[in-house]
Amino acid sequence: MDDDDEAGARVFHKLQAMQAMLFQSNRLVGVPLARLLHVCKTYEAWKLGREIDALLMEIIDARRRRQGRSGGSSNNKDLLSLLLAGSGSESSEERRLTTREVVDECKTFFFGGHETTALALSWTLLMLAAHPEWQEALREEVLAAGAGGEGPLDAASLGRLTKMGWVMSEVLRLYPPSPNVQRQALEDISSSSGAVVPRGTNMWVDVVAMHRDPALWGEDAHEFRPERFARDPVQGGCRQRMGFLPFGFGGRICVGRNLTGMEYRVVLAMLLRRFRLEVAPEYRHAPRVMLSLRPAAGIQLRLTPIIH
Ligand code: HEM
Repeated sequence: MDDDDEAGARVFHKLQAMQAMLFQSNRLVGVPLARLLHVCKTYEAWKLGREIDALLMEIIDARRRRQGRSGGSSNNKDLLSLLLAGSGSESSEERRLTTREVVDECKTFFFGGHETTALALSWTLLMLAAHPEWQEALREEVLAAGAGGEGPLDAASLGRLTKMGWVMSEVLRLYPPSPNVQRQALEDISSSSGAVVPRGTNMWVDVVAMHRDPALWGEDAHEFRPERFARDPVQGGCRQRMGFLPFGFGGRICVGRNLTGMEYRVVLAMLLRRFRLEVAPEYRHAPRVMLSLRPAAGIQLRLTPIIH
């Protein structure tokens, strides 16, 4: 683990604490005087926010120093290096990211990119343990795609994991890690039914309810049936064009969705070629919305190594 990784681990830890705190107060977003009702929580969140900023500044400064020492010719091609390449002199004519903006971008990526993929994989392991026929189908696909050996997985073998893509979409339908999408009305909006949403209104799209609505998906809406995405890979057969929104929509749609598809395939292929999964008897199903959609009682599985 290098210094960046250690500081990164501390950022994750603090962001998790921040998430728990935000969860407690998020129902009051937009409620007048709610801030005054939660003075202590607001102060704690502010303090935590400052600590997270300081840790990120540490990572950014260390990287800048390293890049300075190597005369800017660093081999590091990660996201932070790319962001830093687009930042720096704030007086330059070209629009560049300020340090403050780099810190904010880092927070968005830490927050948006970590737990979501981890949750998608966790819920998938549960679904595959509970549906051995799909577990076996994916294992066969992994082996047939040439992703079954011990060597690294390449883009070509990942591209052949079609059924795994259906399973991912079906898991994101039933257990969307981001259970709601928010928007704010920038102006009064009149709907075709005559209802008016006043300017400034905060709107929450309940993605979980929508993804499980029998009127949109049919009577089997609550069942795990990845084959619906075999017939319709984009919408899974949903009757409403905007009914499947695991990554949000429009101009703010998730920028990490392709990366997630790759991470998901790599991790799942590696696990499936090494282990058989079963649900442990002590497992208790307790999905709970805590900003993200999490298994409140954890996911207990039994893993049996596969001897090749
Ligand atoms: C299963 C995995 C993921 C899910 C379910 C997910 C879901 C979402 C959702 C619902 C949004 C809000 C979209 C909207 O408001 O319309 C979002 C935004 C975002 N996501 Fe993801 N995400 C995932 C993975 C990732 C990854 C891996 C990254 C980056 C490494 C990432 C980075 C972002 C960023 C930066 C935004 C903000 C985009 C913007 O406001 O323009 N996400 N994501």
